[in-house]
Amino acid sequence: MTPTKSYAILTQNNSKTDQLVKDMLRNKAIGELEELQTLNGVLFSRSEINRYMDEEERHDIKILTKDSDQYLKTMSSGEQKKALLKYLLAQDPDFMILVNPFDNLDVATQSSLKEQLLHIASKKILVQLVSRLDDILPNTTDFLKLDGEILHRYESPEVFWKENKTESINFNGAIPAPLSPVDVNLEELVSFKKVSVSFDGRQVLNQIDWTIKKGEFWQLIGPNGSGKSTLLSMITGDSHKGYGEDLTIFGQKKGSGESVWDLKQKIGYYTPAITNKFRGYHSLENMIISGIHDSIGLYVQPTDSEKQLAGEWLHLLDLKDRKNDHFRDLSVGDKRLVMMARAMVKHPPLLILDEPTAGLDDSSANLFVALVNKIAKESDSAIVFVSHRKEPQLNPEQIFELHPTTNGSTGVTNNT
Ligand SMILES: Nc1ncnc2c1ncn2[C@@H]1O[C@H](COP(=O)(O)OP(=O)(O)OP(=O)(O)O)[C@@H](O)[C@H]1O
Repeated sequence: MTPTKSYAILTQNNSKTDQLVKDMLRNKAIGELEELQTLNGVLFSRSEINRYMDEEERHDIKILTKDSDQYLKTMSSGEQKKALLKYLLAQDPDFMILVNPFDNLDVATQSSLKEQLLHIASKKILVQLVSRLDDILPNTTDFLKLDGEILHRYESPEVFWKENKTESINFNGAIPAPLSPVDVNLEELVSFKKVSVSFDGRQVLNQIDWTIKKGEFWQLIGPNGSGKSTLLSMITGDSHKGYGEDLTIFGQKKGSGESVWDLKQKIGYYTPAITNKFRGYHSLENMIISGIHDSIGLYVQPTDSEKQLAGEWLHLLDLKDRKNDHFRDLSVGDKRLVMMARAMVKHPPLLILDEPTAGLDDSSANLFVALVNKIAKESDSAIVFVSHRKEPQLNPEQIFELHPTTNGSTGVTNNT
């Protein structure tokens, strides 16, 4: 065995990644990866973390976090990945499959994980399955691409890099106007004034001051565990934290009897995990119309003007010919564009996008970011785009950054 090999397999939205991972772990013969057939492999991926999280919850035990007081579920993404890596290394595998290992990680955690992986690569074979070119480790020796279920090997790194450059983007027309705009007669949509939050006596957010005004375009960044999800869940009504603090959302003091339903009416929320709720046979047209009604399926006959509006969005995304196709049959990238149209169809006063490009390949991520920029420019919705990754094409007006301290994170506003 030559333990210095490191493979990078570029995946696209049509790639049958799960099947390839299964085949490698079961030592099936794979033409381009013969060397792995007799070796013992483990999997480092988000889906493995989710699997362990489910198991921990179902049996009320700790598997990955035996040495910690915290359950995997309450840990930040970075903490979860560290716990999984430690657990896998203890099994002393011959090779390790890494599926988009840097997704959902902040820049500092990405670079410490990168260093750790490069160290591991001197002793073990790494097989990286990555959808973003930037994530490929510098020690990579063999370059491949997974097109559907076909694994294609490149004769040299140069040919690989040359062939996989991304293209530029065009949309068909302007962002469609809503049928009946959600009216909020307010300049300030959200206002945190010296808001602090603790969990089990440990302070996570420290004296946060943040105001989101009508039509503003924000990026929210901060390292893993700095409290980004905690902040968002207070805005969306998914957390009771913030009661008794000076926190006002759409003109109402948090904890003053505001209705979660009312909040949800005014907020478009998108995170990739939401896509999993739509496993049934929904047409693309119905998916977009269901955004007007905030429902998962469509329970009433859509009106002609609703159909017309859905058609305009699908035209914009170049999916008009597929309006009757099932959402479940779309590529991952197209699914996200449709979900974005669904979140935006009413032009909510506030649109929250939580790590929306995680797991997308470069060209789909660029397309998604271009759509967000276009929405910011052409609508009155305020946008909060949460991401760790520097999206090179994203054009936010302001960045709200969380800085962890021993007393919880403080927040700083930067103009871009
Ligand atoms: N229900 C909870 N119980 C205990 N601790 C919690 C709970 N929810 C969050 N935390 C802790 O609060 C801190 C902030 O978590 P949060 O998920 O808001 O961070 P984040 O910035 O969104 O992280 P990531 O980028 O990794 O998703 C973390 O240390 C986390 O472990």
